[in-house]
Amino acid sequence: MNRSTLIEQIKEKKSFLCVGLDTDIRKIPQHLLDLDDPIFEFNKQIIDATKDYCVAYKPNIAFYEAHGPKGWESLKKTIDYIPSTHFTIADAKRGDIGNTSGLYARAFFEEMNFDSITVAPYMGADSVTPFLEFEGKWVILLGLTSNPGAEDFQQLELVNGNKVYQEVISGSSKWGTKDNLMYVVGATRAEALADIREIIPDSFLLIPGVGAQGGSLEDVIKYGMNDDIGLLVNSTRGIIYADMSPSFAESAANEAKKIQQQMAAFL
Ligand SMILES: O=C(O)c1cc(=O)[nH]c(=O)n1[C@@H]1O[C@H](COP(=O)(O)O)[C@@H](O)[C@H]1O
Repeated sequence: MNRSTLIEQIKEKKSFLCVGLDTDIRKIPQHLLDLDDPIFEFNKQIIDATKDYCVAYKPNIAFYEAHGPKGWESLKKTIDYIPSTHFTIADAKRGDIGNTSGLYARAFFEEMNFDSITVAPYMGADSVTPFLEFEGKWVILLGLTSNPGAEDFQQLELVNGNKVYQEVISGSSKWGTKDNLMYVVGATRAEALADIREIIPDSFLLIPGVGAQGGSLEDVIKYGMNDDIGLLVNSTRGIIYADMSPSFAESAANEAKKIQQQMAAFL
């Protein structure tokens, strides 16, 4: 999906919500476990219930890989089921030497047909650019992450006065364009968003960490929104595990709708 279609979808749905599909077999309602593919059945019901309130879905690949070939099958069925109106993110956090990155890109963009993939920047330009060679596909580069470990390296100050994450964002922004490169910034780091917007005013940002991790949607909007909206805000556990009863999908829809209504007030 290209940038203008994504923006159109956001304006039409009055939402920039991304629903995470971190589907954990140990957490899904018991009655689904008797079905042939419980993970896919759960995702299908979540997608049906939430698709009017969100513009993107982000399966975290770990939750599928953990089940071996069957998990990959559940993932493929899920990605094929997501309506083409919705932006898809393979949350795989990949990145390796160039020829290997190229094969990761083929796996997620051609074999699985995702619109985008999360990529770790640590190995530098030649580990990221192979993902940028696919027409109409996106890299979502880890900028400043939501987890406590973001303090360990990302926030360290360099001799030029920049923090590591600022250097990563400004350096990498030359590898792609606002049409094929987005950044992850944790909602728990909203205080850094104004600075980040100075470096990349036009790029889309994927913001995880509202809901279960406690980030504030209001702060994300206040410091992170740009003229094209420029935000995809992800919530996973707060939506998909809102309720473990047989009516889990209805509860997920209610949670997604609540967030969508908060977003609509700013669109
Ligand atoms: O790349 C990500 O999506 C990501 C980056 C980050 O900094 N923090 C983060 O939580 N995530 C992912 O976003 C999702 C957050 O899930 P919830 O905390 O349940 O909303 C998980 O799939 C995480 O792997």
